[in-house]
Amino acid sequence: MNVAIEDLHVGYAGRNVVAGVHLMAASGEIAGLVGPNGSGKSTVLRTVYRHLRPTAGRVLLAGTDLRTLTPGQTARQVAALPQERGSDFELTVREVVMMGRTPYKRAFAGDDHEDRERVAHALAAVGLAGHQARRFSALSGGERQRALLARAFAQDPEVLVLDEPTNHLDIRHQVDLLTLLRDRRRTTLISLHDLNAAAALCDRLHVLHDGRVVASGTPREVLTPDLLAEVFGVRAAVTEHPLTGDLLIAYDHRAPLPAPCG
Ligand SMILES: Nc1ncnc2c1ncn2[C@@H]1O[C@H](COP(=O)(O)OP(=O)(O)OP(=O)(O)O)[C@@H](O)[C@H]1O
Repeated sequence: MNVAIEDLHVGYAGRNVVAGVHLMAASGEIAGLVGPNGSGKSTVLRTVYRHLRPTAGRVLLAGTDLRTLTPGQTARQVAALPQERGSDFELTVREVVMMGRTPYKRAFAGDDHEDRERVAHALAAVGLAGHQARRFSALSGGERQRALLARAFAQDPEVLVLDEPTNHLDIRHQVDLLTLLRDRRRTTLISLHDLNAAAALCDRLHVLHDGRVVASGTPREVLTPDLLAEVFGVRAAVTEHPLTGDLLIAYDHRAPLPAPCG
């Protein structure tokens, strides 16, 4: 299922912070949103999982305007790992992950065999099988993150929307997560701050700057030293990873460039 974002305008309290964004994730494609803090990545993603309503423009799922779908229809097609991640669930890990099955249940229906199977698989996939009876609120930041990711997998969506999913994860769990997303490939919109991870994972990248897409293409097309300087304000060499052949950005951590130009 493809996702098309057309001329999207969206904002908060009457102020648009995203203006005229066009981007597309083809069916099965992993599309990355990258850009500096405040560039509008989360805001764009929030319109795809319907946390925010566009002020103009539209989001299409396989050609259907999201606004014509019921919340239940949307939830069977789109699962999100949002940035606003609850920490106050007085539920067990298993109960949180089971919430991912809600869109498939009739009102007041219990968990069936398929629900239990999918939840068990999702917990195992994120390495939390042994933690399912723990209270969600007692988990560490990274464990919570993985539980919420399991909830998104349990939802068995056509489209995954992940807002900085590697936040809080140690490097091994970051690598595990990227591997999982590659292995369980489905149409994915993902925001990432780690541009090397984005280059290793994403088929295409969309660079946001001040609420607009300023570059789109493969990681190699997009992540050039000039773009890194202009958009992110850093000096960097772009080279090749000696083990994987992926694009590798080596930042100059000693000297920032003058403030990036708008
Ligand atoms: N709930 C909100 N209310 C008001 N303004 C907001 C809200 N959320 C974000 N903004 C503003 O909208 C703009 C875009 O923010 P957004 O969170 O989409 O950027 P981002 O690229 O995801 O940033 P980051 O990399 O820091 O997560 C920023 O100026 C931000 O201050």
